[in-house]
Amino acid sequence: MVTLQKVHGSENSFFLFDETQLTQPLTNTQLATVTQQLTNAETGLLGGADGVLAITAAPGTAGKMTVVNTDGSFAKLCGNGLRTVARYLSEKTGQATFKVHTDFADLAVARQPQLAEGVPAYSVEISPVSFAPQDLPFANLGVDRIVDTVLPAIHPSLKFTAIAVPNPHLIAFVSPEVLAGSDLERIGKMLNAKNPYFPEGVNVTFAEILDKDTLFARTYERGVGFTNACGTGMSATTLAFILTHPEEAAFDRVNTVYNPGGMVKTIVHHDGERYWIELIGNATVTATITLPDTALLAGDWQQAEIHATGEQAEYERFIDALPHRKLANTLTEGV
Ligand SMILES: N[C@@H](CCC[C@H](N)C(=O)O)C(=O)O
Repeated sequence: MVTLQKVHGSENSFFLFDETQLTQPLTNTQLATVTQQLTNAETGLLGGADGVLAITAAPGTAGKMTVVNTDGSFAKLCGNGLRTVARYLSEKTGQATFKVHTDFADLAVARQPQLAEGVPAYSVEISPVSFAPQDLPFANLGVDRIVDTVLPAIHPSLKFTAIAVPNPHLIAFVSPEVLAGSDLERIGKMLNAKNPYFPEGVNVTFAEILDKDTLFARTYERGVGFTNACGTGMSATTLAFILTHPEEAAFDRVNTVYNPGGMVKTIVHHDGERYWIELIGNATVTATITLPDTALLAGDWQQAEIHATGEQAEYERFIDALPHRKLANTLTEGV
C-alpha cells in the first residue's frame, strides 16, 4: 500500500507522492504515466490536479522533489508545490528549516507562522535565476535578453520580460482589461505548442499592478494550461516588477501577490552577482489517499481509501476575506 496527499498552494493543486514508500523509485516513464492518470480532470482521482510532486531520498538534504506537469512533461521547479513538499518533509523529519534537493539547486525552506487559523504556511527559496536565452530557452526574437521588451512576433504592444527561475517565465504588466481578455490564453497556447520562439514552452504570466509592492498575477502554465496560481511565476513576476517599475517595487521588500487561488508574499534579493526570491504562502493538505501500489500504477481508483482533512474549509474562509476576490472569481469563471 502507498499513501498520497492531495495538496495545494494558492489552489495550484498536486498529488504528493513519497516514493520512499516503494522498494525502488519509479522510472521517469512510469512517473509520467502515473501523473497523467492521477491528474486528468475527468478520469483522475478527486477531480485531477495540475501535477505530481514526487519525493525521493537525497543524501545531505531532507529529500528530492521532482515535478511532473499534468501532460507528463517534467518541470524544472514548482514554487507552490515546493511549499507543500516543505510541509510534508518538515512533518516527516521534525525539522523547521532545511534544504530540499532539486535538479538545479538545493533550496532552503522554512516553516512560517500560519496565514490564518488552520492555514499552515512555508517559505521557499526560488533560484537559480537567469535571463540568458539558452537557459529559458528562447530564439528567433531578434534580442538576446528580454526585459521590458516589445516582441512583435508575440504581441504588437505589450512589453515582456523573460526569466528562468530556473523554469521559464514570460511576463507582461497589463491593464485590468487585458488581464481579463483573451491575449493570455492565445499567447500561452501559441508558445506551448510547436513554435520557433520558446521551443520547450514557457509559463506566461500577465500581472496587474494594484499598488506599491502589490500585484495580481494570472498564469497560463507550460504543460498544464490556466492554473489558479504559479509560485515560480509570481516570484519571477516580482523580480520583473522591480526591474521595470523601480518607483513601485524594490529589492528586500515584502510584496503581496494576489492570484485567482489566494495570495502569496514574495521578497526578491540581489547581492550584485545573483538574484534569489523568497516565496511565502499556504501549504494545504486537503486529503490523504491510501491504495495498493499496483492500483496506483494501473490508474485504478476503486480501492482508494480517501480521507478528507478538513483543511480546505479553513483555507476558503481565509481567501474569502482577502481583497480582490471579486476579480479572482471573475477570472476563473468558465475556465
Ligand atoms: N505551478 C508551478 C510551476 C509548475 C511548473 C510549470 N508548469 C513548468 O513546467 O515550468 C509553480 O507554482 O511554480
